[in-house]
Amino acid sequence: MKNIRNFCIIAHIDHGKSTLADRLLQSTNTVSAREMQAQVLDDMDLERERGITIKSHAIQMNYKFEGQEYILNLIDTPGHVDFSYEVSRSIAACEGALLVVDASQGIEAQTISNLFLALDHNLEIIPVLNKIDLPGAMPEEVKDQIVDLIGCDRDAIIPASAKEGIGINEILAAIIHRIEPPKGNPDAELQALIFDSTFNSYRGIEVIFRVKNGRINKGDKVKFVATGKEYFADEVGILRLTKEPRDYVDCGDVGYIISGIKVAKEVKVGDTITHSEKPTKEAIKGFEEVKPMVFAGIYPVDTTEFEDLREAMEKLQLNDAALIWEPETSAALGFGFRCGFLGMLHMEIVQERLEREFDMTVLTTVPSVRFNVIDKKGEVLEVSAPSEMPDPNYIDWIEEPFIAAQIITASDYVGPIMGLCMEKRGILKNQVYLTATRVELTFDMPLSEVVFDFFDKLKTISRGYASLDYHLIGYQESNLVKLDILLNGDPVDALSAIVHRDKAYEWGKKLCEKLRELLPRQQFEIAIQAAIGAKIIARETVKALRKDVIAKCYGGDISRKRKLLEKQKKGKKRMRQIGNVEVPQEAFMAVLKIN
Ligand SMILES: Nc1nc2c(ncn2[C@@H]2O[C@H](COP(=O)(O)OP(=O)(O)OP(=O)(O)O)[C@@H](O)[C@H]2O)c(=O)[nH]1
Repeated sequence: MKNIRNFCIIAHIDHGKSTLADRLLQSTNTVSAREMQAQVLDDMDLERERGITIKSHAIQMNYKFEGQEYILNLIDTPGHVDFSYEVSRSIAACEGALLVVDASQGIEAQTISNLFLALDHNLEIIPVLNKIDLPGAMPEEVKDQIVDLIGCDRDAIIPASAKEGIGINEILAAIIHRIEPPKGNPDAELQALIFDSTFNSYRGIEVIFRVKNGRINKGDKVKFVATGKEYFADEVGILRLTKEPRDYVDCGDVGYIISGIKVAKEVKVGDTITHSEKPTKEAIKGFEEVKPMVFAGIYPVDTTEFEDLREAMEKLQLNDAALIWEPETSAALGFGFRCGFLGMLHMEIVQERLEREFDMTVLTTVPSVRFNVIDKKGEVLEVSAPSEMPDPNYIDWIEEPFIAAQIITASDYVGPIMGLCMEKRGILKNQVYLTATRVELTFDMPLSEVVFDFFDKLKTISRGYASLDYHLIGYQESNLVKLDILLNGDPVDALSAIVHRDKAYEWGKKLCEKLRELLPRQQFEIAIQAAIGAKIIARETVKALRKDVIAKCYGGDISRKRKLLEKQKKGKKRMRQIGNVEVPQEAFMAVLKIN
């Protein structure tokens, strides 16, 4: 065990974690030049295209150093706030962390939040100043920031460029010298921490774990503590670029187990694996059930594809344990599913995977958070869709989830950012100057204001020089109302939203205006109305006119006309007939585009 090192890489998004991981794998000959491709660990297509890490990954490296053989287990973690629970479990599986900071950007919100997670677990921190090759790098200034933040020696910071391969040997030496070997008792009862799982359509779920105490052998009967389920370890082994079966995975090491589990739900990140015969007395601390934060409806564009969509959702759920759903019906959209996601990025990923991997064309409704509605009888009702909102007469009060948002920015942008946060009903809790020009702001804010477009706006007004991290702090009472949208007098349930009363009027007006732009003209007039209960608060009209797409083609080539008509036909497919009004997909997302 003394020659094992378990470490993770933590960083703000895009500071170069995955690139650094690539270099480490190359330097330790874990991947050959032939196998090497950029961001080797991000193996989902989506991860590659977007350049982000969605799932945690683990890989074992062998490294000869000062005449000894070492085993280095690297755990690459996702950087996005939607996946912070996974980060916390990966961190719990390590003794040390490389804290990667971009020399041209400096410390950002996730640098700090992840650092605190690592410090909570008593990890040894190795600060790495990455991207020193960039012309815009400010190594001395960023070093100051790092020293201020973690109180380390200036010399302890390793200057590096993951891209150019600078500083990689120093990093490997620091991993061996500074990070402690794992502690743990090989003779104790088995305790292994699950920090990830992957889905293989032939072999079922592969569970990735770190053995804290004891040893797990092939063929052992094991039990997952949180779910109480028991399995046989059909195969155990270690993770290289591919999985390598072994007879056992020993105390301190990272490995995988395959035991015929078919459903991702049975494997909970943070759970403890132990032996059925000789179980551990206590589970590893820190296990939490992940809770979805954002809810939206997903509907097939073609109503006859409902069963296909159900099948696709079931398959997707097999390898995405965080996704939850249940059937739902909407007067406007027919049969579909109400889904819960970790955040907006997770929602986009699910939608994209449905379209890409399962060839489904789907409509997604306006996302919403989960509200607590307390009725006159004192009963608490969880409401995650406007359609579930009871009649106002029965409601005593409504609570909504609040977050603590931490924003780090250049001091020039403090004014506009404060303005934006106030507009989003934020309350300033703290303001700290990290350096003369960098400020950390902490706000309490309703989650519902953050899920839509807050992050985009923050980026725009700060010209990209602001970063955001947040966590849930609890529920607070708010003055909320349900806002309905009517098209020619018919309410469109999928367009309803739950909004703050003070903003309802403005919201309704803007939404009507946006819908007027988005609804194609038809042969009759369309009235668009926003209403709270029976009270109409805004109205717009779409004038009658059939859009003649070939009007501009006088004479000319017939194939061009045909093309235009084809295009119009395709566009129509994505529309839904609401009463007598056709509504395009964009309209369902109009709420997101307000302003
Ligand atoms: N110039 C320069 N660019 C770098 C360096 N390291 C990484 N990059 C670039 O920075 C971008 C982000 O790098 P990634 O490794 O994907 O960042 P990440 O932290 O893994 O990002 P997430 O997985 O989304 O959290 C990529 O375009 C890299 O090519 C470096 O040392 N120098």
